[in-house]
Amino acid sequence: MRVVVTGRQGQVVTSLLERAAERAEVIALGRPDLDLEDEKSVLAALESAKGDVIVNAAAYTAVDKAEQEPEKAMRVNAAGAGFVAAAAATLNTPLIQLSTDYVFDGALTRPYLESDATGPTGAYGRSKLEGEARVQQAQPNAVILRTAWIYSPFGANFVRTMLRLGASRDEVGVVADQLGNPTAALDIADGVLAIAARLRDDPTPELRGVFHMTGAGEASWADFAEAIFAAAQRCGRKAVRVKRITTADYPTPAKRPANSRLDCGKLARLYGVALPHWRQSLDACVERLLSST
Ligand SMILES: NC(=O)C1=CN([C@@H]2O[C@H](COP(=O)(O)OP(=O)(O)OC[C@H]3O[C@@H](n4cnc5c(N)ncnc54)[C@H](OP(=O)(O)O)[C@@H]3O)[C@@H](O)[C@H]2O)C=CC1
Ligand SMILES: Cc1cn([C@H]2C[C@H](O)[C@@H](COP(=O)(O)OP(=O)(O)O[C@H]3O[C@@H](C)C(=O)[C@@H](O)[C@H]3O)O2)c(=O)[nH]c1=O
Ligand SMILES: [Mg+2]
Repeated sequence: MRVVVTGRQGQVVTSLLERAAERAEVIALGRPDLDLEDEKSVLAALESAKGDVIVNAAAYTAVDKAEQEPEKAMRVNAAGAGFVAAAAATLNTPLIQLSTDYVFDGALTRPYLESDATGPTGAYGRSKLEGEARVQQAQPNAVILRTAWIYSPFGANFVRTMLRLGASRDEVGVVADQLGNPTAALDIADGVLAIAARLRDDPTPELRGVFHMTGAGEASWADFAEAIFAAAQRCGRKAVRVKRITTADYPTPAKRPANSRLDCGKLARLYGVALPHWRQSLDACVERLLSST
């Protein structure tokens, strides 16, 4: 199977390249060859790459910065996703579009289902939700895969931020009133490759549409930080305390959902895909990061 993915250095792209092994050939397309802000480059690059399945993993992911440049976030995450979907339709190739828990407002007190109403609270979430709509319009042969709180040994993510802050402090204040599902990018790669193989071979309509896919288990950002520092201590780093604070104590330009836990039951039922518990994958990630420094 030939899987063509947008972006070159992102967490999910890098993980797909690493996890492909014998299962798939992964071809990563990034700027300047494929620029989501340039429709012609998207079609030309995807056409020459000739994938069995296309994965749109490139995105504008700077949640706070998006509040200052919402038009740019829209161009990349909404219009750009639409260009990828239109190209996928033209090339008659199934598409997997990565999306986010930040499409929800976080007011529910249970994990979100695919059928729950969306209501993004920030510019990033709005741009990703519009991207979902553009994909569904242009390419019905698509899976919109909403995931969350991605971490990995690669790129920018909360685990690397905490390890950096912890190196120079004894205590870090982290919000304890936002709940979600930490998800390892390497686990996402395994899930995406399984879904891609099925999409290529199985035309069943029920396999298309919106699906939630996160690591098993839930956490607040403070719980997640505590687990990161515990894992780091097992690797020989000094102890770092987490001060459990509230969202009001940690003002940010973008408002984030208080509860963005995703119910992943639909993916388990229809695809038989369920990701490992975040704690299990976190230990492997921290060990890998700290043994290489
Ligand atoms: N990070 C997270 O916590 C979450 C992310 N998601 C979604 O999952 C997907 C993957 O996220 P993740 O791997 O963390 O993302 P990263 O931020 O790690 O990487 C984003 C990638 O997008 C590329 N990119 C940005 N703008 C453009 C553009 N105009 N044209 C082409 N490529 C571009 C970047 O390229 P370059 O390397 O050249 O900068 C980079 O490779 C995204 O769709 C994201 O919205 C969903 C939930 C959580
Ligand atoms: C660095 C830091 C953050 N925080 C808080 C701020 C915020 O509420 C929460 C997470 O902060 P971050 O900015 O790392 O995470 P954020 O950029 O909001 O992460 C999101 O990225 C996008 C791309 C997604 O799609 C989401 O699923 C989610 O992963 O932790 C603290 O409380 N203390 C700290 O020291
Ligand atoms: Mg961030």
